[in-house]
Amino acid sequence: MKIILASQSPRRIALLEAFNLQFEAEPSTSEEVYDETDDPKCVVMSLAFEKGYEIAQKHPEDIVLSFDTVVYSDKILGKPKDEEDALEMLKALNGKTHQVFTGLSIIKLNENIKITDVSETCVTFVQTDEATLKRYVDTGEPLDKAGAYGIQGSGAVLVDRIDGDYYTVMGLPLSKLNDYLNQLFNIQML
Ligand SMILES: Cc1cn([C@H]2C[C@H](O)[C@@H](COP(=O)(O)OP(=O)(O)OP(=O)(O)O)O2)c(=O)[nH]c1=O
Repeated sequence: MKIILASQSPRRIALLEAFNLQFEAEPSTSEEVYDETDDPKCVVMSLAFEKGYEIAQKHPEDIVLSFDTVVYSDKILGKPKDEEDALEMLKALNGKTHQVFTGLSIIKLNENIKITDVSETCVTFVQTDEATLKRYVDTGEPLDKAGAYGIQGSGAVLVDRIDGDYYTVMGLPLSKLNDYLNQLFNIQML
């Protein structure tokens, strides 16, 4: 029995590598289709499940972990399409509080284990000027991240405070994952 992380995200891989868990990463090819007005909790749970289920069908005896993250501020903000879109997202978040939702899925098909859950963290941005947001977009960091920022990178400068799990914002709720691995398989990350 192996643990498979159904992800191509270098951040998720690096986060899990810090723990006492042997795993392999195998990205899913499932398309992330949703409407920006959909319920964000449902979206991240179903996208996380779809990513994991695709990989689990190929590896029914293994534990497959998968995640999906969106930012929510009146509507769902996924990864920006381009730099202009990134700037629009950052302007919408500027000086306000938004929510970050990360869906988590744990599947082991041969035991009919199919768990999906969601973790939510509120993030409050400082108020800054458009020139600063543009310079941040020019770093390239926002382009592959939901909501067009990375709290773990230079995007940290935009964050005034958070309420909830930091790792949910980064895209992998570590303590929730540890709880499930513990309960379901008696696996401890520490
Ligand atoms: C808000 C925020 C998002 N993100 C990232 C986490 C996710 O990688 C990304 C949201 O995209 P996702 O679609 O959740 O994941 P992904 O496509 O990068 O990887 P996977 O193969 O697992 O599907 O945004 C940060 O790294 N930091 C942050 O502060």
